Amino acid sequence: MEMSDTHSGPGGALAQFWTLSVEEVCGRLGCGTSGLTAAEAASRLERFGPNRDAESRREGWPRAVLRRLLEPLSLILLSAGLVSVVTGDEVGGGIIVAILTLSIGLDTVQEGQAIRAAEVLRQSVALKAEVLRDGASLQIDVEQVVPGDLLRVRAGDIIPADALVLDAAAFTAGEAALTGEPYPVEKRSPTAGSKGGDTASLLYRGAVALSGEATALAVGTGRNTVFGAAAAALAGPQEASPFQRDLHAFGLTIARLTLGLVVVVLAARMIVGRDLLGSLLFAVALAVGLTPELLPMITTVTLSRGATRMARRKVIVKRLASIHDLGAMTVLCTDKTGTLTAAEIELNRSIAPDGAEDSRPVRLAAAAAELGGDRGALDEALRKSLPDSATGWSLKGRRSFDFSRRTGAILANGPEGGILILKGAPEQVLALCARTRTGACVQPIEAEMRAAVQARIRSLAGDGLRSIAVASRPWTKGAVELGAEDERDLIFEGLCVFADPPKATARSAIARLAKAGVSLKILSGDDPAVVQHVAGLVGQDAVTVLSGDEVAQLSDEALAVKIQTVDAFGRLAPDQKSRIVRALQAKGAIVGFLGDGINDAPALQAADVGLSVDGATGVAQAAADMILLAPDLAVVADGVEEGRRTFANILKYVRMGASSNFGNMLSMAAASFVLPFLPMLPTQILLNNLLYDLSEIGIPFDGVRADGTARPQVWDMDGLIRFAAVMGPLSSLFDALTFGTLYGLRATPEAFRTAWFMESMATQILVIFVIRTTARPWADRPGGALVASSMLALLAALILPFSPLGASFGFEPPPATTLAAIGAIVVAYLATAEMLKPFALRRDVRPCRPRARHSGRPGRR
Ligand SMILES: Nc1ncnc2c1ncn2[C@@H]1O[C@H](COP(=O)(O)OP(=O)(O)OP(=O)(O)O)[C@@H](O)[C@H]1O
Ligand SMILES: [Mg+2]
Repeated sequence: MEMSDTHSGPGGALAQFWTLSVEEVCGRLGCGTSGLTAAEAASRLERFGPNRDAESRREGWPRAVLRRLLEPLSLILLSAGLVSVVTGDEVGGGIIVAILTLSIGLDTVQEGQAIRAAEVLRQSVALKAEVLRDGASLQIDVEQVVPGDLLRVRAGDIIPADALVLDAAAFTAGEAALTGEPYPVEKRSPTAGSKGGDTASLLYRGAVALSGEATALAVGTGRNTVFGAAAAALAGPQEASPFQRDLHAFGLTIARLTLGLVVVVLAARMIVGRDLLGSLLFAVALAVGLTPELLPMITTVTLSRGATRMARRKVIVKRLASIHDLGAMTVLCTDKTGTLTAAEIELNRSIAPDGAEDSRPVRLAAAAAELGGDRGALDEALRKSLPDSATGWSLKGRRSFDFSRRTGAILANGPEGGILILKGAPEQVLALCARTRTGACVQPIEAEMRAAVQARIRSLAGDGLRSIAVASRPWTKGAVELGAEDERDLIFEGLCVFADPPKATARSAIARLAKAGVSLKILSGDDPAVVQHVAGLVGQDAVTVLSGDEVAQLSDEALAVKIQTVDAFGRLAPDQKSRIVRALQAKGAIVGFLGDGINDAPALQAADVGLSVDGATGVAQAAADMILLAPDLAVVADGVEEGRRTFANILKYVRMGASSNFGNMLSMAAASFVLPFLPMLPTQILLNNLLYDLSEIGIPFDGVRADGTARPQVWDMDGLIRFAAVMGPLSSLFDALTFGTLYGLRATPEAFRTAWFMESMATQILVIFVIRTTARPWADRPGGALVASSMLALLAALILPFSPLGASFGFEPPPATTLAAIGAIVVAYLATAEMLKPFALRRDVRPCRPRARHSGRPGRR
């Protein structure tokens, strides 16, 4: 790894702190090693700035406006407007500029609000860091950490700042995403008098605390860190979802079509010798009319609105686009503890090797948990069951719990003198035991006893009770780093048995998910027998429970086939959880993963939508796309519905464009070849587009019928093409009818344009009430906001030609007969659209798609 020599930041932060001793670092930072006062921390926050990546994605409104202004179409329009003004057409030019201003303003304000709302929500689940302030341990937002802070980092945390380790116990860090080092890196305090240069005492912001615990002095925060922005794990990524990418591709297709059309129209008009500026303006206006320029805004607003609604149902969305993925999810994989079962694990009993109740196993286990345990539910339960278990004990060494070995050990001095205590999954612990205890007696462990213990564990599991085994060994040597050779020849002390009852709500939530087309798989590290029992209680009749060992035997292909029929897994290692997620994805499933531990982080990363819970480990929260404030499957079922609503509303917008708007613009282009005059003036087309956009503002707030959220939804281009193939020609047919009628009525060019403007507005706007639902329009009432935005826009379009303002747009009120004819055409169009709707809307979304190219989301760790 190369470290830059120029590492020094604003506020005179520390250059190359890794070459300095602790004393020198403290000297330069102007602090001690006992934490800051609140006042000092506040002034440092002022000086060094918040601990976040500086390119905070928040864009101010001037930049948001500028970005839109610099888009090619806006630029052309603006220059066209200016040319008009210069060449004497002040009114036309003014209108163009006004319309441009209005639509950019509308877009900016709406999107800005949406982004802010989502940001506020995201902040509410910001990662926390533990610091010492005014002598007391505090949980603060990671952004508030300043150089000089004394940090406490524990397994499962994301390291909040570059820091120098002062004290460490069995602490390892995962730095793969930063340095590429794939294995856990051990961290310890610098040896006394060392002149630094020792990366073993450096913690990097954004790395993961994998095991143990450390106290460290923060030296660099924000971008002023060794890896700067690479530590983006803390920032919360916001990549596009597959759905958004599809939408973008769709937008591009339209843009290409538009470009082609514009060139053809322009060329044709030039050849027949029409005036250049007028033709250019007409072509550009057509392009504006065709461009789905509201697509990004509608997507963002719809998503943000979805996020707000989900927050009310206690789901905080970190990555907005994941709302779609949740709606598209076909399989939900979940951890067991805390989601299927209540998070409150309780000690049920403590039993000696012979099966008799005996407090010794729990006394040893609780002392181990107190002295060197983790933040997991099991250690928590042990500490609660015997609060003073560690009085009279002192810790000498520890090996923190490790998910691949499923055991953890401590070395301590207790009432009996030096002792090594090891606890963990019974199979693993028993394998390390050579002896067993009966009262004060220790004798070799017999095969029958092993069998009897296994049978006891199985029968307890049948009652839904989970066991861990406890073993020990007298320790006469001094303190050492515990290694595998120390953890042999142990004395089996007995079992601690825990009750972890299933959640009352789990069963109905799973049924609801199943009804919504989402199947559930349980991916647990627990004993398969316990998993099977819990699965049965929540209504998942898991006939077979595949164990981690069995999973390890299968090739990727075989696994992908096998898991189609297996719904529960036990004794999985962390990487097996992610392997199962990927195997499901390989068969086309859109996979969600719900988990809270360090052992769940890889699977959360691999899943299409990662769900974690409030209070989960930092890594799990950082890897997740959504955080559940209530760790409850019912909340996930709500979220799925919300995701599908969001999807359905965006689809309405896309369909709307594909039915009338697009068709109208095409007809206009065609008409311009046939007519001796422009079928609509450029300013009229722009106005048409603006009012159409306004009418759509209500879409994100519209309701969606139950049948619209019943199945998992993914973007389906074929379905959309089918829709356009039915609705597009229909629109063109009625345009031709309008055209013919106006021609037949010998309308003046002005009246012709006005009438066509009105017809075009009415069909474009009103068709939403036909296509927004598969039901009859009157059977499925539209949302108030949509009715309001549509009606206001329509009203404006119908009144304007008759108002004093109409003349400046080149409108001329058409005679009553023309109006009546136009009205009849609009009604006929809507009725026909309603009749053809069942063909157009048939299977617009597919339940599943094969994903050969899926490779997770880019840029995520
Ligand atoms: N702190 C601990 N001390 C001793 N044993 C532990 C500890 N934590 C976990 N284990 C053992 O390791 C196994 C797997 O751990 P854990 O239950 O946390 O995995 P998991 O996949 O998160 O399971 P779950 O699905 O129940 O959440 C446990 O069943 C238990 O036997
Ligand atoms: Mg767990």
